[in-house]
Amino acid sequence: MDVEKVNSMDFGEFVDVFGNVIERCPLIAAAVWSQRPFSDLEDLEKHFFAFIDALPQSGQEGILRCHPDLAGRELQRGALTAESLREHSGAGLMSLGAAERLQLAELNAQYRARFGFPFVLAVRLGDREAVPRELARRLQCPPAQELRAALGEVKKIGRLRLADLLGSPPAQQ
Ligand SMILES: NC(=O)N[C@H]1NC(=O)NC1=O
Repeated sequence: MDVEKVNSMDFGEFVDVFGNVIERCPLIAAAVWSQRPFSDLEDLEKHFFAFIDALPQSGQEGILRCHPDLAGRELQRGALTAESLREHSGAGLMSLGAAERLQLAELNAQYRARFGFPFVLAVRLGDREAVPRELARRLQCPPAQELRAALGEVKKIGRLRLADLLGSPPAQQ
C-alpha cells in the first residue's frame, strides 16, 4: 500500500484499516485521518505517535488499559483482537505450561496493583522467556519512568502493525 492509497481513503475505510494500530483505540486512527494528506508513510506513523504524546497522563494510561494482559483472561476466553492473537502466537504465548501461566498471572497482577495499568511489551520483538524477565525488571521501576517505557512499547507494537498493513519494513526509530 502506498501513501496515495492511504490519502485517498475515506474516514470509514481508514478507521477500518488502521483502527487497531493502537490496541482497541480506533479513536486515534479517527483523529489521525483528519491530518491528511500524509507526505509519506513515516509521516502517517508520526501522527499516531504525536497524538499519544499530546494526551494528558490520564489518556496515556487509558491507552495502556485498553491492552489485554499478556497470556491472560482475554486469551483464555478467545477475546483477543486478531492483531494481539497473532503477536501472542508468534511469541509462543499460546503454548505456555500451567506453571508459566501462573507465574505470568501473578506478575501481571503485581504490576497492575503497583502501576494501575496492565504490563505492555511488544512481544514480537522478543521470545517468551523475555516476558516474565522484563515484567519482573519493570516492576521495580519508578512510576513515571514506567509510564514512559510502557508507551514506548505501545509505539513499537503500533510500528510493527503499521508495517504489516503497509507491506513495508518498520520505519527506523
Ligand atoms: N499487554 C500487552 O503487552 N499486550 C500486547 N503486546 C503485544 O505485543 N501485543 C499485545 O496485545
